[in-house]
Amino acid sequence: MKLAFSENPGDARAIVRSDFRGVFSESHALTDVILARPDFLAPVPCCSVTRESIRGGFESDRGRALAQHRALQRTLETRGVRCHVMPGVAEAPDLVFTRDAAVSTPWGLVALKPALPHRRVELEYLLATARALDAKPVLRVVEGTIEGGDVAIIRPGLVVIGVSGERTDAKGASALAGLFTGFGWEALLVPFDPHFLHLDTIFCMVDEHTALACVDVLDDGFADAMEARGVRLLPVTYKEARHLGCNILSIDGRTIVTVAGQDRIARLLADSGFEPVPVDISEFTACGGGIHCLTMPLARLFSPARLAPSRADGMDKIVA
Ligand SMILES: NC(=[NH2+])NCCC[C@H](N)C(=O)O
Repeated sequence: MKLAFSENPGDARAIVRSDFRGVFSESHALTDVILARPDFLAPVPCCSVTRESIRGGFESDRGRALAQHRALQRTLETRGVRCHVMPGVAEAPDLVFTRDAAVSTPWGLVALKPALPHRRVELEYLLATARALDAKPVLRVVEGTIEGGDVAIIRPGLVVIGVSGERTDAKGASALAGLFTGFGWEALLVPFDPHFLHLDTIFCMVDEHTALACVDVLDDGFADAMEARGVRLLPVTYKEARHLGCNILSIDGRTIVTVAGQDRIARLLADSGFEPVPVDISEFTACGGGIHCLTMPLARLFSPARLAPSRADGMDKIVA
């Protein structure tokens, strides 16, 4: 059995830095985010959306990708979010989708275990960036596979992990779930078809009680479980989800960065009391990722309740 922390209960407290707040939900006020410059962005035929783009003759335009990425950065910065931008890496054409290699939790940064080789190499670059920001990874998933696009921290006490069996499998999902349940949280594992790549293409939190959701393709049991926990689902169509319309970033539970061109979704959000801020990211949606995938929240504001020590199967403690 692999433990997250040693048997010594003091350990868990020791690795939680008092000045590092981490991320307790998808929608508390975002203060710090990691982005990766699209210096080497290229369409890799490893997901359905990118394969369709390639079939249609799509090729990345580096100049346009850089300009769109800078505009996304400006959008965040003008709303008070500190953007930590890492340079691109030639061997990692999907590195711009910083969401996937690691996840910030209430207990610090957790290194995930991407399924594909060209995505797994991203991990060390992302962790090096985080370490330089003094956000040292505290745990690493060592069993199965798991990618950050499948992790949704709904609110303190409730996490959802998507399990398509391809990017995130049952072992990887249980390893991460164990971290949360060890602290007394509820962790729901939601199965979905690998066609959709990551859960965040069909389900994304807007605030603690509202999500955009492609209900037609989501597991019925999951939709019911969300409603039962007081999460209202704003319906997104399959076509909208395929163009990454569901894949948004909640800056603070009110201001929501959305994909430009998804006008119905922007209206739906506005009618529900949110402020949509559309950004043109066509170079990235063609490569299978949207706003949520392009952003890796390092810290969001929240006053944590007292943290208790825990352990989790399938994870190793990282000695930074
Ligand atoms: N969190 C996400 N949905 N990330 C999208 C990643 C897209 C990337 N082309 C891949 O297939 O891995």
